[in-house]
Amino acid sequence: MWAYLIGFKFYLEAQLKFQIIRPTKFSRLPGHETLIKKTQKPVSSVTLRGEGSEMGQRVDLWSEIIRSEEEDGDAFRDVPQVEVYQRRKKLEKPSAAENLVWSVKGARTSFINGPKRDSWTRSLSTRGRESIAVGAFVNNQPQKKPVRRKKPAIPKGKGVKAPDLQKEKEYFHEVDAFELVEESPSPKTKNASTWINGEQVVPEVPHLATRLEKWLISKKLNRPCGPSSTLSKILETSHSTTRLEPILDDDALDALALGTPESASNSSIFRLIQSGGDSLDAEDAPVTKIKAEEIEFEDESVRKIKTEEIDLEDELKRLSLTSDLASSHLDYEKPFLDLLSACGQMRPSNFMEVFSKFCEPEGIVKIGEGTYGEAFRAGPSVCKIVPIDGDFTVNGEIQKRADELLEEVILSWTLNQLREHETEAQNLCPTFIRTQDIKVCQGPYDPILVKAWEEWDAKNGSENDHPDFPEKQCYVMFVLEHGGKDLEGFVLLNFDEARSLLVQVTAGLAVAEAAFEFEHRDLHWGNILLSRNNSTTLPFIVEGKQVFIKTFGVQISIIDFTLSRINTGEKILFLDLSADPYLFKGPKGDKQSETYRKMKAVTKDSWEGHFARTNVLWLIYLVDLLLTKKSFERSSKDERELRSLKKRMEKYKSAKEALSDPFFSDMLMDQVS
Ligand SMILES: Nc1ncnc2c1ncn2[C@@H]1O[C@H](COP(=O)(O)OP(=O)(O)OP(=O)(O)O)[C@@H](O)[C@H]1O
Repeated sequence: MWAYLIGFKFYLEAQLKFQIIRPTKFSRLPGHETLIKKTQKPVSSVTLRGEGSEMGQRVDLWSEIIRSEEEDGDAFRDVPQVEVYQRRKKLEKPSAAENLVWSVKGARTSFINGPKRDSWTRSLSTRGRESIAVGAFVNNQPQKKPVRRKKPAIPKGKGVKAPDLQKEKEYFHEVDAFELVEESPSPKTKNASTWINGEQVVPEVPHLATRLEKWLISKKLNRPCGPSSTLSKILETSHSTTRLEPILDDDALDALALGTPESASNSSIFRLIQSGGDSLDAEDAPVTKIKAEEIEFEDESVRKIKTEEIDLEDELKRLSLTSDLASSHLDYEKPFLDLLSACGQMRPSNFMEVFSKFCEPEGIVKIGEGTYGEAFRAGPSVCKIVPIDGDFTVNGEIQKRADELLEEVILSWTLNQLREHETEAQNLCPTFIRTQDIKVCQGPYDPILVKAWEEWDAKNGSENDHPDFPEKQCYVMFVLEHGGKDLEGFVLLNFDEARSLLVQVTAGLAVAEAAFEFEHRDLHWGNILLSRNNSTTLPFIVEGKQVFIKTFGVQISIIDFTLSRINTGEKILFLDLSADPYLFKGPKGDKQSETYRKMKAVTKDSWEGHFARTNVLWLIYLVDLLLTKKSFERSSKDERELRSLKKRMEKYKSAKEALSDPFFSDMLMDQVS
C-alpha cells in the first residue's frame, strides 16, 4: 500500500507542477458529490510516505479533499473564469435599409459602390441550418416549420444538493444522447461505415477527476509546488498513438458509482486503445497507455513499486488525463464541444498546426473566396476557413454558429461515402468534392495567411473584409481535395466538354438523390469546379447499376453544401431558407435568382422535405448558363440540342429522371471504353 501512496504523492506533485489552471465549470456536473461519496470509501484511508508526510501516517484523502474544499470553497470560487464564447442569437428583423441591400456579391456594403464581381451570391444572414430525425416515413409535403432541436439545459450554479444516483444516470444518458460518435449510414448505400471512421473522441467528463483537480488547484493556490517528479515526466511524455474510446455504458456507470477500486479500474470511463496509422494527431489525443516495462523510474525506491503498482499508475494517469479533458472541455459550450468531437479534437488547433501537414508555410496561396469562406491552397489540398461563433459580422454577414457548421461537417462526411469503392456499393460517384479533414481552429489569422490574403486582394480585389480577428476567434477549416477552377472562370474548349460537364453534374446529383435524398440547392457556377486530366471515363453506380461516363478529359467537382439538404439515414439536415427572404429577392431575369424563386415555389417554402426537382432546376440553370454565359466552340446544332434538352428538363422531377434523357445516352457506357 505504501507504494500506492508514493505513486499518488508523485502524481499530486506532478499535477501541481504541470497542471495549467483552467478554471472549470463544476456546476455543469450534476451529482458529482454523489459520485465522490460512492467512490470515496474504498480509497479513503491510505498511508502517505515520503516528502511532506510522515512514515506510516494515515491520511483520509477523500476526507481531506472534501474538507479542504469546504474550507477553501470561497477562495476557489475566486479563480478567474475563462469566458465562454457565446453563440449568436437569431437576427432580429432587418431594418428597412438592410432590406434594400439585396446581397449582390460586392454590394454587401452598399449599392452605391456597385458590385465588384459579375456574379452574385446570396445573403443568408438569417438562415439557420435545421435537422430533423428521420422517421420511418418522410413526408415530403409542406410541413409545419421545423422546430430547432432542443439541447438539454445545462444546470447552472453549484447547487446540486440532494445526492441522487438516478439523476446521475439520467445525466450520463443525456450526455450519451448528444454524442456525435453516431454512425450515419446512408439509407440506401451499403456503406454503413462510420462517417469519420471511428476517429472521434467524445469528451466524457469524469466527475472523480474533476473533483480531484479542483482540490489540486486549490492546493496549488495555497502553497508552492515542489520539483517535478518522475511520474510527472511519464505523464508528460505520453505516446501519441493511442486514442480514447468512450465506453460509458450503464455497467460502467454503475461500477464507477458503486464499485470498489478494482471494479472501477476495470470499467474506467475511457478505454485506451491502440490506433491505426492515420488516426488522431498527437495534440488531439494526448493519451498514453503506460506499459510497465517502458517506465523508467529515476528514483530507486519507486522502482520497487513498478510491477506491483502499475494499475495505480494507470489510474492516476487516467485521472490526470481526464482531469485535463474535464478542465478544457468545461470551458466550451455544448454545440462547440459537439463540433470538436465531430472533428476528432479535444481542443481547437492553431492554423499552422493544420497547414503544416500539407505544405511549407511559403506554399500557402489564397485561391478563392465566398461569403463565408476563404479558400487557401496548401500543397495538393484546399483549406477553406469559415469563422464561427464570433459576435461581430464578417463580410457583412453574421458569423455561422457551431451547430450550423456541425451539420455541414456531417453533410460533408456523408457525401464522402459516395466515393468509397466497395464491392456492394449501390451508389457511387466522384462528383462531390472529397473532404480530407475538418478541423476547428482558434486564434487570429496567422501572418502568413494574412500575406496570402493580401496578395490575392492585390491581384483580384477581394470583396471580403481584411482578416483581422481576435485571439478568441474560432473557425472551421475544411480540408478539401483541390477541385480545380470554378465554372465561372474555367474556359470550356468545346461542346464535348460542355456536355460532359452536364452529364457529370446530372449523374452525380442522381447518385446522391438515390443514396441520401440529396439536393444541393445552390449549384451556381461558383460551386462547380473543373479540372483537366487524362481521364476518358469515370465510374458511377446509380442504384446498383454501374455506368462509365465520358469525360473528354474534364472532371467536375461540386462544392459548398451550405444550403444543401440530405437524409443521412438518421437525420435530415437542411437549411431553413424561409428564414432568409432576401435569397428570393434577386434581380428579375437573373438566372440564379430565378432559380432560388423556382425552388421556393417547388418546396412551397417548406425546406425540410425532399424535392428532387430542385436539382433539376439547377440543371436547367446550367444549360441556360452554357447557352448564354459561356462561350466555347459549338455548332448551331449543338445549341439546338441544348435548347431542346432544357425544354425536356421542364418535365423531369429528379436528376435521376433527367439522366435518362437521350441527350446523355451516348455519354453513358456499360463498360470502360
Ligand atoms: N476544393 C476546392 N478546390 C478549389 N477551389 C475551391 C475549393 N473550395 C473552394 N474553392 C474556391 O473558393 C471559393 C469559395 O468557396 P465556397 O463557395 O465553398 O465558399 P462559401 O463561402 O461557402 O461560398 P458562398 O459565397 O457560395 O457561400 C470557390 O468559389 C472556389 O473558387
